[in-house]
Amino acid sequence: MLEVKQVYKTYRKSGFFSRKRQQILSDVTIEMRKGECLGIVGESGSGKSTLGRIILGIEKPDGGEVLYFGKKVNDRKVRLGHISAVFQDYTSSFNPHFTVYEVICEPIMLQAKNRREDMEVKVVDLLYRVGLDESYLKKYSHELSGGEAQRVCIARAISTNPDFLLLDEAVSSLDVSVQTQILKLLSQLKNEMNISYLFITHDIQSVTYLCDRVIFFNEGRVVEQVNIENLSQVQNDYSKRLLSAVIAF
Ligand SMILES: Nc1ncnc2c1ncn2[C@@H]1O[C@H](COP(=O)(O)OP(=O)(O)OP(=O)(O)O)[C@@H](O)[C@H]1O
Repeated sequence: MLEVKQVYKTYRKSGFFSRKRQQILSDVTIEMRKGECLGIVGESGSGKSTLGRIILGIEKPDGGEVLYFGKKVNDRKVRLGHISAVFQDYTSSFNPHFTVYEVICEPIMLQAKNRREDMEVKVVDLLYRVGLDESYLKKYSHELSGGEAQRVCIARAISTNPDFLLLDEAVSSLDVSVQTQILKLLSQLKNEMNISYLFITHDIQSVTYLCDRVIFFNEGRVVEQVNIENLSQVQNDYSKRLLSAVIAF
């Protein structure tokens, strides 16, 4: 379904006159099957979000390509309605002047022009799917808790019935108990809607909860990949260090 092929990315080093470039991603190759939940775990600064933005077609790689069902993700038509994302920073993920209703129906409007009454039914259905109800329709982002705001972001992300959802640190800034609720919700939606997840995080615990397979990512490179049931068999020292929070080697 998703193929990341030999992707390279550099950014210009900080400093206004700097011509030097910092290598962020090197030779990243990843394949993902339909229906799979793939975790990408790595330390802060390892390039996970950069890879996420390239997979979403928001940024271009310097080399290599990303294909979705064989077509380049740079083409908006390939992404529209099929690929969605939820990011860590739910407060800036939606316009503070928009109500929850407007936030959720924006992607649907881009895809098809539904009638307003059809739209309201659809948005209420989406709210129920993520554990909220119609009392949220007219609320603004500042009237929501972190967990509620992230539920609204998830409702928006699934509103176009995507086949693929990229979750970039989607639970990381929530309290532990709210994290568990959102992980449960994601797991439930994945089964109900048969969505494939690419779950980017630094938190190995949430990966073990949600993912079928994990890729360990260090300094912009894939260092190891393993099925979730074989986590205790990782070979790489970096992977072992990240796993030490959940497994004693
Ligand atoms: N637009 C940009 N311009 C220049 N440098 C950037 C840009 N975006 C990211 N970087 C740099 O690229 C490196 C990787 O950042 P990235 O956000 O991809 O890592 P990450 O693994 O997702 O980290 P975190 O979990 O902390 O978000 C960092 O050194 C960062 O400063």
